[in-house]
Amino acid sequence: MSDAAERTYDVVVLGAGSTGENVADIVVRGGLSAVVVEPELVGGECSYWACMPSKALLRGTEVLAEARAVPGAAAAVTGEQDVAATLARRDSFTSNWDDASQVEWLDSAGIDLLRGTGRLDGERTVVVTDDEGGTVRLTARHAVAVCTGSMAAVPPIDGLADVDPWGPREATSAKEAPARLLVLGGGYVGCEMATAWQALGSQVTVLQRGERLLPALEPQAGKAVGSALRDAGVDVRLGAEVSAARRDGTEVVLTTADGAEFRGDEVLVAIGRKARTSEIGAETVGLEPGEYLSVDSTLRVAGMSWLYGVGDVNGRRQLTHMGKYQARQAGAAIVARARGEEVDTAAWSPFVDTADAVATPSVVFTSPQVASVGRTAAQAEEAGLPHRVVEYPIGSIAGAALFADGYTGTAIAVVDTEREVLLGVTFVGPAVAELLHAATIAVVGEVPIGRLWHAVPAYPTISEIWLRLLETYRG
Ligand SMILES: Cc1cc2nc3c(=O)[nH]c(=O)nc-3n(C[C@H](O)[C@H](O)[C@H](O)COP(=O)(O)OP(=O)(O)OC[C@H]3O[C@@H](n4cnc5c(N)ncnc54)[C@H](O)[C@@H]3O)c2cc1C
Ligand SMILES: NC(=O)c1ccc[n+]([C@@H]2O[C@H](COP(=O)([O-])OP(=O)(O)OC[C@H]3O[C@@H](n4cnc5c(N)ncnc54)[C@H](O)[C@@H]3O)[C@@H](O)[C@H]2O)c1
Repeated sequence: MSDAAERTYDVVVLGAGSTGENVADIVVRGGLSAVVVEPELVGGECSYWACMPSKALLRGTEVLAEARAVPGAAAAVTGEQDVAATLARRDSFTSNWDDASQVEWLDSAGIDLLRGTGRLDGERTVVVTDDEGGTVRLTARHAVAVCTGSMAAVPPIDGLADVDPWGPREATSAKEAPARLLVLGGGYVGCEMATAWQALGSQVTVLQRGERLLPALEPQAGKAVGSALRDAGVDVRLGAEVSAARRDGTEVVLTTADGAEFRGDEVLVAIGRKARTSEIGAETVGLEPGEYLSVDSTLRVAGMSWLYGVGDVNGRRQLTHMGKYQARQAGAAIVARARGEEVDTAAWSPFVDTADAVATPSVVFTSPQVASVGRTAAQAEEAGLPHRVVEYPIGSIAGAALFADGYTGTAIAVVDTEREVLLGVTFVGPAVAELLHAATIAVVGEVPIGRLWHAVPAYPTISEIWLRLLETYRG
């Protein structure tokens, strides 16, 4: 990079994670020019330290459990999981933390890449500083999209920062299983990583502050995952209030408020995320560094015609597919505004993120999996929506019994009793992830229960759970 170089693009994107890549792609397809600025690996958290490596770590355990639950196939499982091969497969999914193929994709998509850290410097301007201190001043004709993501939050627990704790990055990229792993937080990351590392050889202890695991989901989810983790040998502690941390030789020691001590070789801190906005020059445009960006339904920062906050950085839904969805909506809005076209902000228009509020799907890849979309019963209650909850055991469906001996799972539907549409659906059980999209379509499409009745599930599939839920609702 030469000093004080200046370039102008239609759109400047900060961050080449899955969200930033998609914003750039959409606007370039819409005929605009775009540059993405990235100080680390092109592809962001999902590709290297989140979705891909974590799911690669979990997949072998899932397959083994499925085979062991089918007599005949179970006889072929004569050994244990090959940990080295599992870690090697994980490494292949992260391309050994090399972003060459994603850089190639950017190039093929006609998107420019600038390596360095981007900071806003007033309206429509970004200054990029590379590793050698060289700078480039970028001007955006139409929009700057901040897609800088989030980072692991570390709670203000006495001594915790000094014990060199693992964050999700270390937990997904570790080269070997620690003998004893303490996990602070029993949410998405805590539950998935406890499942993975216990199966790969660690003795895991989960310390969760509240009274249940996965507190954002239906209570049946945390209950089932907690009991499966315990069956796998994980020490699950609920209501654990960790007050201090220290190293004792190579050991990490966590102390809870009631004086109990927990010892491990590593501690993973997985208590949620914080906005990655401290280093983006937020103050130069009147925003607070370190805060999530507050955006409207087109993902545009309140009060600014040219600034967008898309993906994890706005704190709405911290999921790869929702960041990419937001990127499609924001990208379409940026293109339309650049052309001087009307941007319809009504719910479900091509420019707004309606699904963020009412139809967000997610899968927790634990054993059992938790696949959910839309509102939980508690959220429907909080929103004051007239609703009824129906629940049905998935294990009693012929397709589930065929899938695995002793299949245990549950399906929960939250039905709007006034409009007779689904507000939310949760499946807990082995291999339920692939059931989710049918539920997402039903929630997004607001398909009336009377019409869903005609969506006949094939026999004998686990999808017959749909028929049972509807029958239970109709009584
Ligand atoms: C362990 C773990 C597992 C997960 N598993 C799943 C899963 O299975 N499914 C799912 O949907 N979600 C999952 N998530 C969530 C998912 O990883 C995030 O929602 C997603 O990666 C967010 O994408 P993003 O592009 O918004 O942000 P990021 O991927 O964080 O990308 C932001 C990019 O911006 C760059 N950047 C930061 N500051 C600057 C700057 N000043 N200038 C320029 N660039 C900058 C960063 O280097 C980074 O590359 C998981 C998260 C974790 C932690
Ligand atoms: N499969 C997936 O889609 C997937 C997987 C991993 C992460 N993610 C995304 O990343 C986000 C972050 O994951 P996460 O697990 O870090 O956050 P989380 O919000 O899912 O869970 C954090 C957990 O930590 C607990 N907690 C908070 N403070 C604590 C403390 N001091 N001591 C003990 N427990 C404490 C909370 O009660 C909560 O259960 C998720 O919300 C999700 O959006 C998605």
